[in-house]
Amino acid sequence: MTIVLGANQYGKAECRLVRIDRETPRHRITDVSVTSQLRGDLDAVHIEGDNAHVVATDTQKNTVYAFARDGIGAIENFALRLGAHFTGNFDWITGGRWEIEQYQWSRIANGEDGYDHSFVKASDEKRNTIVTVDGDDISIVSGISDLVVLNSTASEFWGYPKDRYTTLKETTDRILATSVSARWRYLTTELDFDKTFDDVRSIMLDAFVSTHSLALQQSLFQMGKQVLEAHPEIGEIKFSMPNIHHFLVDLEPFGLDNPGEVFYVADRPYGLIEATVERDDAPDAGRAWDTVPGFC
Ligand SMILES: O=c1[nH]c(=O)c2[nH]c(=O)[nH]c2[nH]1
Repeated sequence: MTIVLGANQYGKAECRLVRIDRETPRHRITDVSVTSQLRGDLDAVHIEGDNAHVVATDTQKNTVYAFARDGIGAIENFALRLGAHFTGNFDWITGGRWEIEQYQWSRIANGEDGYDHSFVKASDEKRNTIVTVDGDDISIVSGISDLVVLNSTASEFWGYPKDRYTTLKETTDRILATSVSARWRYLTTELDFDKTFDDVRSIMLDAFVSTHSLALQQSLFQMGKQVLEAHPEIGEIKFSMPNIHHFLVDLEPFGLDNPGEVFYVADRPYGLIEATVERDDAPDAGRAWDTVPGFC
């Protein structure tokens, strides 16, 4: 029996970086966390401690900051630039993984347009991407997380099997709330990623609003279906959506009715609904999803 080295990658995780575009007095802010990881002929360092092929994680971090000097643009394009740089400049680096999470800022309100150089953290919502390079193969999986939405009606849940452990009452009017995490795989590297992201987000929101929901699963599927129908450049989309339960408070002990007005929000446990919505003729995903945690 011989012990051999298996899959490996290494790099600098979570290089937090804020860039201000200040060509005009109306500044723009880009706030990201970038993780760079390289793959290739790296046996010698693992087996013998020979660092000849090790592009230091410190160098990777510096490259991220230096590249930001030329602008960031869409996070997908920034990740693609980093990938091309490392695989193009070091023969033995044959691939890697570049993950970027972007935090949202909006302008502090001032009339219609907001202030030029003053910002407020918009929400916990994040945009993200993972670009994976393997030789000539490039995959881009982008997404959104912590998009918290709520319908205060137009949601029902009934018709489920009952057994001796079932206590849940059927309902034809409940609150439906969730925190959407979604990731989708692009079938091309040539795209206006900012515009596409905005559109995917808005389609998901529209579908959540317009689906009279008999189950969170049904809302999820509609969100994915409508994204894929509008965007042929997306192969599949995966969702992870907790059901943020809102339970009606029993006000009877106080001699009060509660016609769907006062709720307590349960922290945990929570239902967790996950699914992939895909087109049946999408090109094979290969290893695109291998290092995307938290989705089925
Ligand atoms: O939308 C829902 N889907 C379920 O699978 C489920 N299960 C449950 O108890 N409540 C709900 N709600």
